[in-house]
Amino acid sequence: MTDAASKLKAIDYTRGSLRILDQLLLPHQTVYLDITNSEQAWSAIRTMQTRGAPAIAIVAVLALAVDLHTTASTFTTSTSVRDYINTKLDYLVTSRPTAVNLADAVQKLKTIIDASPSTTSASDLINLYITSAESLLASDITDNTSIGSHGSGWLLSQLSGRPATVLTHCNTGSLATAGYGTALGIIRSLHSSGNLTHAYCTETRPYNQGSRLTAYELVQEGMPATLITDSMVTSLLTDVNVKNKPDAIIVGADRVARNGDTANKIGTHQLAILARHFGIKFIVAAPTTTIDLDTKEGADIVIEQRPAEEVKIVKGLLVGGEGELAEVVVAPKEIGVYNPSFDVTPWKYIDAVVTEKGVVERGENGFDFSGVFVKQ
Ligand SMILES: CSC[C@@H](O)[C@@H](O)C(=O)COP(=O)(O)O
Repeated sequence: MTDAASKLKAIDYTRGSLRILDQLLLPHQTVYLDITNSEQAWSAIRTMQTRGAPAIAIVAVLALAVDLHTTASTFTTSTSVRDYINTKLDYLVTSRPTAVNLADAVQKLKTIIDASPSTTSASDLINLYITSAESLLASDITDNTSIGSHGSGWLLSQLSGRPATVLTHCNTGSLATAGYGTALGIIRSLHSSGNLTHAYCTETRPYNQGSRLTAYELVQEGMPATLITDSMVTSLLTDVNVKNKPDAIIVGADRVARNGDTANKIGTHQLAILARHFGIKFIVAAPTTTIDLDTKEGADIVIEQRPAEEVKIVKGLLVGGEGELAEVVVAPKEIGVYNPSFDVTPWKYIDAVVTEKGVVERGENGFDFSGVFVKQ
């Protein structure tokens, strides 16, 4: 991992201790929360104190690792350890439904525990769980750096080697992963190789992951960047006064179906349509843990509906204010609200899916992930 990538640490883990950066307070306050058990992790994921498909998977499984590390001496039989792990993993997976990374991590850990011999002692089982959860943390970081280099290489080849201006949506950086990021990892890789002309990030209403988190990461790491609202993308792409217009839109993913249909932060689908309309590349960056071969197409993906308050109330620092954050009501309380957290971009609008194993380009009938993805 580069120095730049390590500036922001959303997940701070050492064996027996897990702290997460409370993303609801960013960019105004840097507050870490101790997570010592599955219940705390479930609530931090549901309330989006931690968010982003890879990050929620890692926080969930590490929370149980910390719990088991602390309570190890209370287990007298290996059966009780197995039951405990399965019960807690089944519970953690209910925290948010759309991102498949959480379900994937839970399934991987259950399979490892199930496959261990019945003679395995309680303490060895606990150790097996902890080391397996820790290995998911380590591989997320290396996967992201690979996504960064595959994606930046692919985009530069599409631009015949000239530096790129890109637009991104939501937050897919160090804050959404164990480190480095997926779509933002590609932007980071372009920047560190001197190939980033400019990055644009959308505000990403209603929860402002773009203005609160991506803008924060871009500023922290000194990348040339501009924030726009979600409604300004067409203007940006057509304004004759904008010198460096985006060559590509790069986003992350919460679940990629077998055919390439991609669930990602609400607003992604309209960006993909715009990219096609204006003839620029539309790239999805995601580790193979986000590709769900068991889901045939986008229509099969469950889209999380979030509370109405996330649309009607905006949280931030009052102008000129310091310290406490304020909540401001920005809509009449009687109005109904539609608040899907994600939408599904049809595969036909996506030019490439960048994984840690390489880049998959769209085929005539969708995406074929067989070359990069081996289901375990
Ligand atoms: C590398 S993060 C990829 C996606 O999880 C990201 O784009 C996204 O949609 C996050 O949504 P969020 O609701 O903030 O968890």
